Amino acid sequence: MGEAEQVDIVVIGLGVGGEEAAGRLAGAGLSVIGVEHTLVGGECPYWGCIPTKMMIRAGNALAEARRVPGIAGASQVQPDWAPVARRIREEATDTWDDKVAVDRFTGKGGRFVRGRAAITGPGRVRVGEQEFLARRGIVVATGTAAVIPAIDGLAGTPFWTNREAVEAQTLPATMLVLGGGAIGLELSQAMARFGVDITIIEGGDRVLAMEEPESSETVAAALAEDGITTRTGVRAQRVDHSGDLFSLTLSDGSTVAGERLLVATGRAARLDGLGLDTVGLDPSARFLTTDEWMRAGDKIWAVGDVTGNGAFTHMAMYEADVAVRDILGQGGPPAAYHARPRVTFTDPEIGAVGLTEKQAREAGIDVRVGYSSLPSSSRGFIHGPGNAGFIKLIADRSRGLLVGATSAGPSGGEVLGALSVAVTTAVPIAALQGTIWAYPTFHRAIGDAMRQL
Ligand SMILES: Cc1cc2nc3c(=O)[nH]c(=O)nc-3n(C[C@H](O)[C@H](O)[C@H](O)COP(=O)(O)OP(=O)(O)OC[C@H]3O[C@@H](n4cnc5c(N)ncnc54)[C@H](O)[C@@H]3O)c2cc1C
Ligand SMILES: NC(=O)c1ccc[n+]([C@@H]2O[C@H](COP(=O)([O-])OP(=O)(O)OC[C@H]3O[C@@H](n4cnc5c(N)ncnc54)[C@H](O)[C@@H]3O)[C@@H](O)[C@H]2O)c1
Repeated sequence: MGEAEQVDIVVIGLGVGGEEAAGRLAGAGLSVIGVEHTLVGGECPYWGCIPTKMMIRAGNALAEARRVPGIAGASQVQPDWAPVARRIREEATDTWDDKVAVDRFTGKGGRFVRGRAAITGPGRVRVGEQEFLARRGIVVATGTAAVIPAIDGLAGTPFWTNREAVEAQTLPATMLVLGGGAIGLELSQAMARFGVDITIIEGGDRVLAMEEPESSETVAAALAEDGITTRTGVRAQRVDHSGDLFSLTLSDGSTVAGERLLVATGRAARLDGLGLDTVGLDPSARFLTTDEWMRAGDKIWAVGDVTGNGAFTHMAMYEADVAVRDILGQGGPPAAYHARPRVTFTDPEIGAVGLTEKQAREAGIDVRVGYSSLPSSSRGFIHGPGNAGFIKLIADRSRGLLVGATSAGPSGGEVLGALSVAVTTAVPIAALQGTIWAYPTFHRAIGDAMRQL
């Protein structure tokens, strides 16, 4: 190996967070090496947010068409996965080709290196035979990968993760889904609407367990309406695969079978083989923890899923912005996590920001809860079929502020916008109560819940 080439910054992993950081730093005139071993853009555009939301858009169109009887006449729908698979190939992923994204980065002045990067010492990064010495430092943005649980018989079977599910050109007749979190629920509902007979196996006692119990109940009811069977409180103990069939033996002794098995049991930071020990960081840690400027160590920043602060594209972009401002010495606010927004794109959508009621109580906050049901609001009543949802507000009574909120319903993720601003910027509840909420909108239900605070 020759002498290390000196540059300003090396960014490891060009997913959402790394691409944003590398592009901005290159655009600011620094010499930036961006390293990516798979596709520039990462999980979100190729196997995550964008293609899965295309599936959901298609599934929701079918569901809306099926709601025509009773409110607008008769309807008949004939689901066909081919247009979905085609859109994913032609519009979302360029059939998993990142040329456009690579050009976007190099167009900003960055230098792209395809390969697997490892840190070899302070400021030093190796990619194959090349070694770089980053004067200003290293940004780690290596994201997360699907966790595959150690279930007897699972390894070696042709199970799916989100990647194979997104790449599917045809759908199975039956599918088993391990895990009732965001990935399991979104993919299950979209595919069920195309006629796939789905059984979700969730080890915990409710689906979408990180959100409010009311959110779990609302989603569980919606899944049941789509014909999905949800088994909670049971775990898979054994997987058998023969012919075209997966068979799972569950912890209660029962068995379930399906043509496909989707594993959606969570995600883990990609830290393996990264050489963290060469810079004094713990290679066995679950995530790369940082300070409020995204600094994980001396001249090392970490952004996105790998930090464990919330595996969402908007969090990766947010953290990339904080790190870039720190590296460029531009100042501005450091990272704050009191108002993390998230939306699970089931129908109804479950939007949430900040703390849940349980989290707020555990934090010792003087909690007051406001709740309103969407079907009993004017807009929910008008909407009719598909109007399930609610607004739940978590207030800190002593400070007179909202510390969390959930907005579930049609466009629940959009309604969340107002609540996100309120929690982020600490709008006094008195001011929120004086707000005029347009009639008859879904977001007017916020006003109804607000009156209980
Ligand atoms: C099915 C699914 C649906 C999702 N839907 C949403 C959604 O609707 N909204 C939302 O906000 N979020 C969603 N997410 C989450 C979102 O995709 C992630 O939060 C986001 O991609 C994180 O960006 P990142 O840059 O941290 O990581 P990633 O996108 O994972 O990118 C990390 C990159 O680093 C590369 N890499 C890793 N190690 C190395 C190495 N040693 N050398 C070189 N390259 C390396 C990887 O190949 C990868 O491209 C979804 C995720 C999944 C799986
Ligand atoms: N709309 C969005 O923004 C969106 C969509 C998809 C994914 N994501 C991101 O990706 C992350 C990962 O999603 P995910 O759904 O894989 O993980 P998750 O952590 O949200 O849910 C995993 C679920 O699997 C269950 N589980 C774990 N092991 C199990 C086992 N052996 N048997 C049965 N159940 C088991 C857990 O109890 C949990 O409920 C999300 O937390 C989110 O940050 C976001």
